Amino acid sequence: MTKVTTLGQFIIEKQADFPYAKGELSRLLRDIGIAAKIVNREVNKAGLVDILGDNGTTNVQGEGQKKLDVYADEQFISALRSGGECCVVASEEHDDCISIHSEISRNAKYIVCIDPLDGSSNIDVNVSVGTIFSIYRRTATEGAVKPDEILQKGICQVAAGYVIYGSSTMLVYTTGRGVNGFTLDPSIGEFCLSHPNMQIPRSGTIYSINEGNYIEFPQGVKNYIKYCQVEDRATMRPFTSRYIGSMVADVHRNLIKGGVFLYPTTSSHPNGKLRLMYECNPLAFIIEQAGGKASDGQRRILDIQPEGLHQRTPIFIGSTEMVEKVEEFIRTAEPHRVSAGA
Ligand SMILES: O=P(O)(O)OC[C@H]1O[C@](O)(COP(=O)(O)O)[C@@H](O)[C@@H]1O
Ligand SMILES: [Mg+2]
Ligand SMILES: [Mg+2]
Repeated sequence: MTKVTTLGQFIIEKQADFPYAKGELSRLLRDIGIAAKIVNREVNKAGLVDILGDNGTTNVQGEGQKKLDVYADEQFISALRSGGECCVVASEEHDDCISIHSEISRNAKYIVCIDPLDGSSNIDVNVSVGTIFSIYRRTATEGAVKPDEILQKGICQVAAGYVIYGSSTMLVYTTGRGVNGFTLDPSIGEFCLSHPNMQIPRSGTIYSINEGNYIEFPQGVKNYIKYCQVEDRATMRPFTSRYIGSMVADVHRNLIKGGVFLYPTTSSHPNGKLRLMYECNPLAFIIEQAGGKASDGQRRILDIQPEGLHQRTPIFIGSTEMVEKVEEFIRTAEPHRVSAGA
């Protein structure tokens, strides 16, 4: 009989790795797991309940909010509020941070940055969507949380993860000691360890980019796409183009099969589209912990000093050899820009 390890059991077991641990981070991860199950329940029956479609509101990014964006946001914030381990939440769906003031969270140490529903354009068409979260520890021990405690570099994350609501629902996370994946078993309502110690292949044959923006891409990226499409059996080219349009799902596929996800600057998004604090940093932490790489074309994503909560960045993430190839094309195509950017 195969041993089933639930997320809760695994978190407790792993707590021993952290001699100073008092269970706060474990409880925080548990709270995120609970909210993920609630959101999963709605996602799974999205067509049957009034949760599809637009919410008729706009978020700080100027994007129309979907009903499920708002629902997921409410569920995660309420789980973090009632759990007592989180003092501040920074969400894609709110202009500013939300301070959690409650009796039980008086000594809360953790800051959570979250993209409650990733892949909003896919919600109404039954394509995989996700949730992305990043966790930091306060740098001060008391008093109100200061902005610099929230705008910490990605390397300071104590944990990060994502949930993917797809053909099955999975929660994948790291605390800086490898990456583990858990699949939700609806019959027992538990996330169970299904993908221990996930490792991304060093190289692959899949590239993921929205080629609809091709003419707006920097020359180096255009050259890389051409490189992927040229026939060369020795390097397994032409590579396969796969783009779901939900960052979580595209990065998850590449984590398992090998590949590279690219979202460069475009003329409509001159700083890139994806957000550093709650999309790029957490996924970069996961991919690096799984043996891969994530950069903005020059700099390691995790080394970027955040200046704003909703700051965007270009991102190239996935199998190390493929990300390095993209960087090489960017370096050689735009030497002038590299010297300026480096
Ligand atoms: O439609 P585009 O420009 O290719 O953008 C798709 C990207 O935008 C996103 O949907 C942005 O995330 P949100 O849905 O959380 O806003 C990513 O998941 C995805 O990779
Ligand atoms: Mg997103
Ligand atoms: Mg989102």
